[in-house]
Amino acid sequence: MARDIGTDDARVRVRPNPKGNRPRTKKRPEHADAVGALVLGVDRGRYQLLTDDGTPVVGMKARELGRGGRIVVGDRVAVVGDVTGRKDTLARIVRVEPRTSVLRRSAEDGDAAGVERIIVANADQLVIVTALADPEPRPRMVDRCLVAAYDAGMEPVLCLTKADLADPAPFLALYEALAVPALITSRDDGVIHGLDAVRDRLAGRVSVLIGHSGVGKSTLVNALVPAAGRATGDVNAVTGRGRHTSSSAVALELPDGGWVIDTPGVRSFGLSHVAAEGLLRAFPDLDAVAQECPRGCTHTADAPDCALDEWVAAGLAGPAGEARLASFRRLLAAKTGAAES
Ligand SMILES: Nc1nc2c(ncn2[C@@H]2O[C@H](COP(=O)(O)OP(=O)(O)OP(=O)(O)O)[C@@H](O)[C@H]2O)c(=O)[nH]1
Ligand SMILES: [Zn+2]
Repeated sequence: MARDIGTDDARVRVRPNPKGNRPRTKKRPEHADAVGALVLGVDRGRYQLLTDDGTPVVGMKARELGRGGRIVVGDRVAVVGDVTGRKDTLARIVRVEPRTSVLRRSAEDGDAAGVERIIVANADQLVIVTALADPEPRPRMVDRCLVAAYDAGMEPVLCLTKADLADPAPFLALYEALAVPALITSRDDGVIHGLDAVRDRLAGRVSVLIGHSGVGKSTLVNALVPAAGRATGDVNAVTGRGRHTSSSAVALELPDGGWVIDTPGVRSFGLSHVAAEGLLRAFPDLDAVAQECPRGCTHTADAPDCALDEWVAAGLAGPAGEARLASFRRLLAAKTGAAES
């Protein structure tokens, strides 16, 4: 039977294919047959993926990707090979698509000090979960999370839990001048309140949740993603188990669309990779003024002739200008100060 070669022009001839195998196509190195997928989790070189048609698949990095270039949760990748998702099958990741954002941290100490690591890719929002009491909020830690978010090009959001134990107002006042949006939750009779506003804020977005142990992050994730089954601090009386041991990020799909990425292992941010310019970019009003600064200006309170001081002194920043500049400088200082964990 004649092979269909896509033309009926008699001058076009099909080259004989003596081995009878599939003809090579020039497209092959580009993996035209690859399937798109989202990286949901990473564990010892195995990647939990969700293909674009909704199949959960386990994948590994194809050798051709090389040793460099980490693949992280939130990455969009292209996979080939067995993408059926059947037990014991392994697909190969052949490509990582360009990222829209990268959330990074630098190692604080040890041999790797200063080495930066990407934690999550393509997220658009960083939800900083902080209890208003038990444990006490740590403004410095929150400031460091804000710096990481701004540097990553992600929008920060405060999620203040346990409002049944303390008034949110004093803590909120610290972030007013920065105009950081805040969500407030509380518990009453075992029921968590304030979740609707959280759901609205997360709907259709990719949000990274970060917070210290005990702030109620797992409680929140379980309420938002009932199928998640994140272990909470309440130890299960039957199994005796409670606290999760997993320390890597994992993406969980929200019932109404969007993703939350839980980061159980991330307790602090080394920020040595962040430059003042990266932080300034998140404050277009300040950034515009800082163009007038002397070369190499650090924009700190003791920087000589920093244009930001003149701008505030001249009243050009409005009545809240002073507070805004002070808050910005507090973040600048948080960037260089030692991290608390
Ligand atoms: N009073 C009060 N307690 C809360 C609230 N939310 C959570 N808790 C309690 O706070 C404790 C810690 O909650 P978790 O959800 O386990 O906290 P976590 O941040 O996930 O902590 P790790 O599991 O250690 O990472 C639990 O005993 C919760 O029941 C709240 O809104 N109010
Ligand atoms: Zn300056």
